[in-house]
Amino acid sequence: MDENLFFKKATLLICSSLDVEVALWRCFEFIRTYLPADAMYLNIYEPSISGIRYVAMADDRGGKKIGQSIKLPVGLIQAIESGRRLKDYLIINRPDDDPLGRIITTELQLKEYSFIALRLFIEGHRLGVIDLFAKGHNRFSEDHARLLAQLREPFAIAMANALKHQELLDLKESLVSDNRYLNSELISRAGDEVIGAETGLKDVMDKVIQIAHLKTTVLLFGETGTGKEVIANAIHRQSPRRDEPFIKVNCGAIPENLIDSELFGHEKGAFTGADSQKRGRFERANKGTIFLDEIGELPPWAQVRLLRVLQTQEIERVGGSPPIRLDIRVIAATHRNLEKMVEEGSFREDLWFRINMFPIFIPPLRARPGDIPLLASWFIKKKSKELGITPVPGIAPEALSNLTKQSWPGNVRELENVVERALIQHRHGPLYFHHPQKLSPVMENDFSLQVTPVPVPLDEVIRTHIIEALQAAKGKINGSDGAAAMLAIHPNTLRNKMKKLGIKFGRKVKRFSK
Ligand SMILES: Nc1ncnc2c1ncn2[C@@H]1O[C@H](COP(=O)(O)OP(=O)(O)OP(=O)(O)O)[C@@H](O)[C@H]1O
Repeated sequence: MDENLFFKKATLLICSSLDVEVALWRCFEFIRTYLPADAMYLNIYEPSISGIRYVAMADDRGGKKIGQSIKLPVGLIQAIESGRRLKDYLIINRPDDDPLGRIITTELQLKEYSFIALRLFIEGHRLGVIDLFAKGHNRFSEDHARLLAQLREPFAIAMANALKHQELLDLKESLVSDNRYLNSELISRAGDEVIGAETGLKDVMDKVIQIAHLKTTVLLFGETGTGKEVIANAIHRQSPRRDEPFIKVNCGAIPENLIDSELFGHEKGAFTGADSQKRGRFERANKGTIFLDEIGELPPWAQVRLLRVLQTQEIERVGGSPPIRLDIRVIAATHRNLEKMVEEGSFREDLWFRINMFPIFIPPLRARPGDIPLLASWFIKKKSKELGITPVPGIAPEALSNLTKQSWPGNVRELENVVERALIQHRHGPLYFHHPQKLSPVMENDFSLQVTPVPVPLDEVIRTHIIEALQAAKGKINGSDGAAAMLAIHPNTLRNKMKKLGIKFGRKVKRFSK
């Protein structure tokens, strides 16, 4: 027999597939023309279970993946873990006379078989063992074992590659499922329900139904906190893309030097700190919807980049990836008057045309007072659940109708905050809604009677402090004379805090008009 030819042919077969069970089966088919062979198994050492796990097997019916674990005797485990050099192969011709042989043939239900166990190492680490079985006792000789042992290295390399490949596939699968979960989380965070869909937001929802199933770009505009994200989410959920990602980008909250990499991703080493490749939000939104919130906050150079992506439907990661083709539905939102910004030259006209294909105006809460009791009741239920308050507290007489008399400059978000505060302060009810803003005489009259002397909530103190800084800065946020510098925080942090606390203030707001 030509051993070189045997080695060459077997090696080619062993390395012929990245699927471990296929490689194992092809090799088994070849080997059985030279050696007694009725089945071949691959196991890997699993320290976590103090034993081994069979991952694949082959016999004359083909190869298949398996997952059978076997605990090994303590003595053998100690030998493996101490790194003591065990023989490269073992011949077990009468398994019943050998402790290890007995365990293995019993577990695999190959009681009347002989076998050779060939240990595989890769770079000095124990990878696993190939077990070649033949029916009957005393089937294997030293010559058989030496011939099989010639294949140790190709087996080890091929099996290591196949196992790594399998690991990657498993990882990919778990990433896909994580992704699905996170996307569904994103969607539910934005709120699944549109309260007022049949009342104050009826016109809005009619438009949503009209446009949802198309790929048309939608522009949502309206004051801050009116529910633009809720509507963007509703469009996505009613579109054919509902099972694909819904990715939100708050264009005003990304530091300028990170906009490119956040939106379009980067290659490893593209800049200092880019120590791995990263997919940008656009790439993550592929096949789904991207929600570009606060689009008016994008600096001019980023507007140019965005326009190009919208036109070509292609992105390139920072650091030079080949163009990546995307299929994305774009929903943009702004609380600013983009038309006016175009006139003033701070927003590109071509980008404005591109995103203004189907504008939807979200009316402020004061223009739909009928929705206020609906929203308040809904928030009471939702927040009680979140805060673990049971039973859901009742509402003081007149408290709901008093809410409808407020002006709500922070819109639904402000109402949400007021409800949450009321729940924290009066968790057993009845609920009074203490409105911290003294914006109108109506408010002062209504709430001065209901306020119980409790310590001022921290948010309220922060809120007042921010408003004072904004007043001192004449509404300016950025720059050395802006409110952010006065408060010694980043302008984006200030904007986020203003958003969270429902503070509608500043030069932008004065510019907003329907
Ligand atoms: N119609 C609605 N039904 C239920 N919840 C709503 C509705 N409108 C707004 N909300 C809730 O109010 C809060 C603010 O809404 P959202 O974030 O959608 O406003 P926005 O207009 O996108 O704000 P901004 O302009 O500041 O980004 C969210 O918690 C949202 O779930």
